[in-house]
Amino acid sequence: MNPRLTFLGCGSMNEAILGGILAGGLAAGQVTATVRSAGRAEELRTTHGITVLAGSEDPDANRKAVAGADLVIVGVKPVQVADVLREVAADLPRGAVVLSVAAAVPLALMESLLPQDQPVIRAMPNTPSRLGRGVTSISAGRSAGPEAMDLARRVLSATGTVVEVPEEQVDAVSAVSGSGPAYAFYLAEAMARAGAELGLDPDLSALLARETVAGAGYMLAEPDADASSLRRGVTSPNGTTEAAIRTFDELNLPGIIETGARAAAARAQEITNQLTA
Ligand SMILES: NC(=O)C1=CN([C@@H]2O[C@H](COP(=O)(O)OP(=O)(O)OC[C@H]3O[C@@H](n4cnc5c(N)ncnc54)[C@H](O)[C@@H]3O)[C@@H](O)[C@H]2O)C=CC1
Ligand SMILES: O=C(O)[C@@H]1CCC=N1
Repeated sequence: MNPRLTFLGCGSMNEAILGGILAGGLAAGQVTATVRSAGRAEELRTTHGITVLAGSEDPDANRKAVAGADLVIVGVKPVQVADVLREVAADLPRGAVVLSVAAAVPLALMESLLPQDQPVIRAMPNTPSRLGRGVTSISAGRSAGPEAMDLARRVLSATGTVVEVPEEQVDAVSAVSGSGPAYAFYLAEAMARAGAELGLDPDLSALLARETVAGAGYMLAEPDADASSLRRGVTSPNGTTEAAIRTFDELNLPGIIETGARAAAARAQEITNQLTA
């Protein structure tokens, strides 16, 4: 079956998923998306050849877009999810699977706004989905049976790896892989700055840092790759890398990263508390 997909909201995250799915072979004619502005709608039509409705031009854009959908991927900001679901609740085809990628929005909140037996899935993807190198967790809501989960897995497999986790782990997933691409880019930025401080031309240093993080990413993507043994392969005893890693350990860089990830998870919980108060 060639499912009909609707993207409610199509910014950074949903466009990355869309890109992965289209590159995976789903026909653009199967996809409808909604966004706020007419300019963004035109940009998405031109880039991807899909149908896009803009809320600024048609107040019923979301309601029209869900007609006939098999899978509705909700990719608006967490604070907008409830309004969008309320808006489309009466127009959703019975049995259409609603999959939200929003951080911090609980299944129970979404289910409370939709018909009783509407299958709802909470997902936590990341932006490398665009290249088919994403990793996405999915968690089933009370009416999302094996068929709904299979549909989500099948569609999302074009964007990379799909794992299933209990909903209570989603904030942790978000803190590792949802936000994680930003941590890797941050590392590349810091390496580029360090090279410039050591006297390299800043553009050259940025190129070295970018290619290095990307190259290391390719190595990590090989089957059975293990980060620790790959690191040891670069670290000659008594050599230059060892001097750097020892310094990172002395400064407790792993602890700093853990503290950052804890802050990300805590922020998700804070948003959940605000949304459910
Ligand atoms: N950016 C990322 O790397 C990740 C984002 N997420 C989640 O994805 C969701 C979207 O985040 P981004 O893509 O970064 O945000 P964004 O701001 O880039 O995209 C939001 C989109 O929603 C549209 N929109 C706003 N109100 C709308 C409405 N009433 N009806 C239809 N469309 C509407 C906007 O036009 C825009 O296309 C968030 O809930 C976030 O938690 C999850 C994992 C990673
Ligand atoms: O920063 C955020 O809130 C979203 C969720 C995970 C990645 N981006």
